[in-house]
Amino acid sequence: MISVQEASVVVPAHRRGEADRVLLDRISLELTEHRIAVIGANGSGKSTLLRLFNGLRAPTSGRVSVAGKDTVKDAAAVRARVGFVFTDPLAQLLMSTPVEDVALSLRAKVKDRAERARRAQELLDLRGVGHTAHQSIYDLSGGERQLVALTSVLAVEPRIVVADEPTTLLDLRNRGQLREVLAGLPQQVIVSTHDLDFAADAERVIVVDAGRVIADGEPREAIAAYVAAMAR
Ligand SMILES: Nc1ncnc2c1ncn2[C@@H]1O[C@H](COP(=O)(O)OP(=O)(O)OP(=O)(O)O)[C@@H](O)[C@H]1O
Repeated sequence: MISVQEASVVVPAHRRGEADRVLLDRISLELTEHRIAVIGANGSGKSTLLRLFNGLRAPTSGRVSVAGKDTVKDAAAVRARVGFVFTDPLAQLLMSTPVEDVALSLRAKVKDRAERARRAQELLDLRGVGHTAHQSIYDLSGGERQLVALTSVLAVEPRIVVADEPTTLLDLRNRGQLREVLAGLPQQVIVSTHDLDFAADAERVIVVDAGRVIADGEPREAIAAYVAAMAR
C-alpha cells in the first residue's frame, strides 16, 4: 500500500524577491483501492504527485512509503515494487527495439541471454505487439509504443502500476485498448488522466487543484466536484 503523510513539494525561488513554488501542499493519502484515478487541471500537480509514489520525486517535507518502505531511504525496493508508465513512451524506452527493451527489464530475473530474448518475445506477444519486436521503436505507432513501454514495466513484475496520463497521446482506438489492458491487470493501478470516462471506471477518484486534494472518493461525486471547480 502507498501511504502519503503530509507530503509537500516546494521548489525554491530562482531569483531574489520571488516566492518559493509550492507544487504539492501537505498531501495525506492512504491508497488501498485496486483502481485509482487522479484528475485535475493542467499544472495542478498530478504528475508531481504520481512521481512521489515510486520515488521519482522526493517530498520536500512529509513522507511517502510503499508497503512500509520509505521512497527516499529504500528507493531501490520501492522502484522494484512500483512500476511507472510515462505519458510519452519514448521517455522510458531505453533500447532501440522492443525485444531488447523488454529483455533489459528481465535482466535481474533471467540470467541467460537467449532465454531473456525468448521471454521478452513472449511478453510482447501477450500484449499484442509481438510483431513489432525487432522494429526500431521510432517506427512504431504511438499505441504500439505505449504497449511496449507497458510490457517493459510489467516485465519487472511490479505490485503496483502508476501511469501518468498514459492515454493522452493515443487515438480513440488505442486509448480504448490501453484502458482495457490496464483494467485487466491484477496489480493495483493508479492513473492520472484528463479523460473523465476513464476516471469514472476507477473505484476511487482523487481531484488535485493547485497542489491540494480538493475531492477524494467515489468517482461520480469526485468528478462532479472537479467539473464544478473548473467552472468557477
Ligand atoms: N522542477 C520543477 N520546478 C519548478 N516548477 C515545476 C517543476 N516541476 C513541475 N513544476 C510545476 O509544477 C506544476 C505542476 O506540474 P505537474 O506536471 O505536476 O502538473 P500536472 O497536473 O501533471 O499537469 P498536466 O495535466 O499539464 O500534465 C506546474 O506548474 C509545473 O510547471
